[in-house]
Amino acid sequence: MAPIIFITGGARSGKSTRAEARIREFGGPRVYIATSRPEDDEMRARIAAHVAQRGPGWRTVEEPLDLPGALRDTDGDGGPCLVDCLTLWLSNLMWAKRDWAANVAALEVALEARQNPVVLVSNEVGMGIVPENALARAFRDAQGRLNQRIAACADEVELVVSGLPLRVK
Ligand SMILES: Nc1nc2c(ncn2[C@@H]2O[C@H](COP(=O)(O)OP(=O)(O)OP(=O)(O)O)[C@@H](O)[C@H]2O)c(=O)[nH]1
Repeated sequence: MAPIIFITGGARSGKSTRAEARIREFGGPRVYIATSRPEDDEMRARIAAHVAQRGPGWRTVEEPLDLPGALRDTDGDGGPCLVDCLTLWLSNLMWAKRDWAANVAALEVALEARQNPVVLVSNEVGMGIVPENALARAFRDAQGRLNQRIAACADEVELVVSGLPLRVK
């Protein structure tokens, strides 16, 4: 069974940098599954910075919705895979009015079947005040549940705080 590493933390906490460091431990060609949709110039600039930081040696797959399918398609000879991030994946599913819980179940199945290591990045979004609107509260709750389920099936879990990883599993 290939290791599953789950990395969570706040916005701009250094999660992506940490995830890239963890995946380099495995060597070989790497796959990057991006769940974000570049919808404006600011996001395109962020993505360009991430691509520059990653450097060569990566195959990038952009998949905003079918993450379980992308994990299956990139397995086999694909090498270790970094998924960045589960928060935008969840947000995409909720905006598309997909059954997010069913998709999380499909993600668990895809992770259990992986032959190659996977590092998954997510966000801790529930540490501030309770959001005023119902959609934001539903998203916060879904994100918490998603994180718990992926942490439960992960071999290792790290919380990144101010650029520093804290091993929590
Ligand atoms: N579509 C696409 N998205 C990408 C690519 N590279 C990175 N991203 C996205 O960039 C996002 C992460 O960028 P940021 O918002 O700057 O990171 P952050 O989570 O706030 O900060 P850190 O905790 O420091 O990682 C992820 O959601 C990725 O999906 C790419 O090549 N294509």
